[in-house]
Amino acid sequence: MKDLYIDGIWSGPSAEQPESSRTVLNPYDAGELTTVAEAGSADVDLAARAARRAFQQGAWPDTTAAERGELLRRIADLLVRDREELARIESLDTGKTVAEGRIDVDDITAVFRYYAGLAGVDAGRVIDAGNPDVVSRVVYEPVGVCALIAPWNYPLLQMSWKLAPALAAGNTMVIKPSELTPLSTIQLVALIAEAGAPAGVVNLVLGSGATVGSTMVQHPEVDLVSFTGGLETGRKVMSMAAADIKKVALELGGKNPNVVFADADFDTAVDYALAAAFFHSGQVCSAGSRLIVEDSVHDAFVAELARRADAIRLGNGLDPDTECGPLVSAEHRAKVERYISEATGYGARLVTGGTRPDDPELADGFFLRPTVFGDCTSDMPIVREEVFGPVVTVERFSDESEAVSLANDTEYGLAGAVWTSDASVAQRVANRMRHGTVWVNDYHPYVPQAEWGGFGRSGVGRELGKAGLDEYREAKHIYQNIRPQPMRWFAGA
Ligand SMILES: NC(=O)c1ccc[n+]([C@@H]2O[C@H](COP(=O)([O-])OP(=O)(O)OC[C@H]3O[C@@H](n4cnc5c(N)ncnc54)[C@H](O)[C@@H]3O)[C@@H](O)[C@H]2O)c1
Ligand SMILES: C[N+](C)(C)CC=O
Repeated sequence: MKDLYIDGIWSGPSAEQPESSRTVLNPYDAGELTTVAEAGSADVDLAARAARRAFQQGAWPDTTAAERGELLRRIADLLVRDREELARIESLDTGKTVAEGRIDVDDITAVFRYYAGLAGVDAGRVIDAGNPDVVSRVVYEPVGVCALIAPWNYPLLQMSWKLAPALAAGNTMVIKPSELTPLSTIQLVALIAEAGAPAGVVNLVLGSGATVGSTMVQHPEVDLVSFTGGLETGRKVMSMAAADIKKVALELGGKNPNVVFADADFDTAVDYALAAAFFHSGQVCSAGSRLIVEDSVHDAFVAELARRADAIRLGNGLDPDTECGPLVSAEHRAKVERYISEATGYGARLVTGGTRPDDPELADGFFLRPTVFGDCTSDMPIVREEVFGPVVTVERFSDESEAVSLANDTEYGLAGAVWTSDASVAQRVANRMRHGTVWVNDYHPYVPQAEWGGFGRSGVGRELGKAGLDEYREAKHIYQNIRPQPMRWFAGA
């Protein structure tokens, strides 16, 4: 197994643990997909040192921004070429449908092209220092060696949101996908190598967060850590990175309010509430897992949502008729089931779902029926905590101010939506929602040009947009005196 990519060479784990490997499962039927190499701390060390060398020596430090932009464009072209294969791998590995996989590949192709376009556009700025004998300018430089750590729900997409700007800015990196879903990232690294990235610029290690991830975060050669994952892991990452004052960017979880006013178009709002909650079985950081509906339409809305949720076709992500795949693992499904079984004890009413599907064809996979809970209040754990499964809770409100206060009653602040046909209400509510993305009469879109990230405990920093590039750059002020004269501050000298 030569799945690690270090200093431009595909290799197995180091001599320290040469047999180490991990079996990757298909969430659809729990069957073995393949076995991949499992790195250890020694491999992380090799990778980080290779990244440091590539940052300081060889071809990479001398590449121009325009050349890095060209590299990103070549990667985008290869993604287009391999779109179907990548979408299929992503489906096999995560359980998402191939159609969802295609959306991810199209998104990241656009992201690589976007940062290709930004590379070199902004080389800094000239400052008026208030002195005609001074030339003062701010320039941007890469931060250095970056550790990029991604989760299992969008393996290719979340890694690419980091890789593309990190490369555009001239950094080198050690990257690690989730141990549950490494396959598409291995392919992506092969494409990056094919596109001509010099040895040592992108280094891939595979393995557990506890060993490989934490070694990356603490490695002395690493200058910046960009992490996407859960809140608790984010806390650990931030605290480990603090020891060396490494730069940290965190994209964490969400508990995202989807607020529906009575004057919203009923059919469209139900349709989007369904997609907001159950797309990718709810395993989306920005899933609309907290539905907040105005009193007068509440009962009809919940009934129609439940009816449509029951009709969602579960199945194999490779089957074009499948609308929703399984959860990623047995452990993750067990966690979601714990939330479901405890919810009624807190007073939530199970409207539909809550169990595994009856279909014998789905018995081996990690499936769970789309689940709707009514009569929810914002003090319940199932409303406060990120369940990250096909579960939506419904709360009710009677006026605009209550809607806003419920929408903001969360420690997270990643995303949310408001549904209304009144443009003034839409603007007022959107302005007052303390979330990184607010959709009005829509749910889920994200675009490369717009910053993505969270208020509150949803994270630190931003991905995408210009801010997504700035995460990977140091601003440096160069102040040049063009007519140096003795200053005579110390007149006696
Ligand atoms: N904000 C966003 O844009 C965004 C996007 C996708 C997913 N997410 C969040 O990701 C979470 C789901 O992903 P997950 O279950 O893979 O998260 P996770 O925190 O369990 O793991 C994420 C990554 O961190 C690694 N890791 C685990 N422990 C580590 C440690 N001690 N040190 C360093 N690395 C470690 C894992 O191996 C994995 O690669 C959800 O909370 C979801 O909301 C957020
Ligand atoms: C950032 N996003 C929405 C693509 C995936 C979140 O899990």
